[in-house]
Amino acid sequence: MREERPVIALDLPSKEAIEAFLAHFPSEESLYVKVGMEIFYQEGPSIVSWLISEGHDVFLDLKLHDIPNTVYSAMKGIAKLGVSLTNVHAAGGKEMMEMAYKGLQEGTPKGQSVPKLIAVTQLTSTSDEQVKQEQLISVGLNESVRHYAVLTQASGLDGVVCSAHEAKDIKQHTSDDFVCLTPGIRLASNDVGDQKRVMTPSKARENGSTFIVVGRPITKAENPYTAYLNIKNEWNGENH
Ligand SMILES: O=C(O)c1cc(=O)[nH]c(=O)n1[C@@H]1O[C@H](COP(=O)(O)O)[C@@H](O)[C@H]1O
Repeated sequence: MREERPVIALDLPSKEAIEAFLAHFPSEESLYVKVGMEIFYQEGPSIVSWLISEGHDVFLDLKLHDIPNTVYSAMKGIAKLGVSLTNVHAAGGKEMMEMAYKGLQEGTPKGQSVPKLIAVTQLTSTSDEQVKQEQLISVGLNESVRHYAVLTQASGLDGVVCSAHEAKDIKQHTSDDFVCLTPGIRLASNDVGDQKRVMTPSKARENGSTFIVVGRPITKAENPYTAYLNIKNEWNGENH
């Protein structure tokens, strides 16, 4: 099912910076936020419990990619944090993804729901040229993304991280309820930055994205709440 709230990437350097950022939002507004490497490696797991206690849903984006046993043990720990969604790299392979899922299931405390688990296919900062020249994947980006998506589904995970450009094709090769979480979202007026495969919220919706992830267009905006609402409205087809 499509998540109506854009997931806000809290790529900020400290808890204080996040507090200052969230002060722009009405206090009763429950957000879907992403805790990524930048803030997690500064503040540790307490940042996750604090955001949850403030009434927000958390996507913990640590993109695990290691040997199956290490990822299994790490996921057992992540399962205790109460996050709604977390991820691994599909390039870690089927056995690693299966062990990640097993770790999450075994680690989730009784009575709590198991977080959704998704796998990164090809990062949205990667181009077709890089896939061919740097990763030596001669079939190119689209086929590589599709292959990783099918492998992810075969490993029992809930979905993938991809760009909105690939979401429609992925759903055709997996299933309608397979999660496609798509970062690299920009309004037509926004800077692209280091992203290569970008799309607007309305096009992402048309293409079948389940979640959109947005960082700098909101965190660096003069008025973050207005920026958030503009993106949210476009994503929900409310101003088109
Ligand atoms: O897993 C992710 O969230 C992710 C995967 C991907 O392929 N591309 C990608 O940009 N992301 C994350 O999505 C966010 C995008 O941020 P902005 O480019 O500032 O909107 C960052 O926090 C990235 O770490």
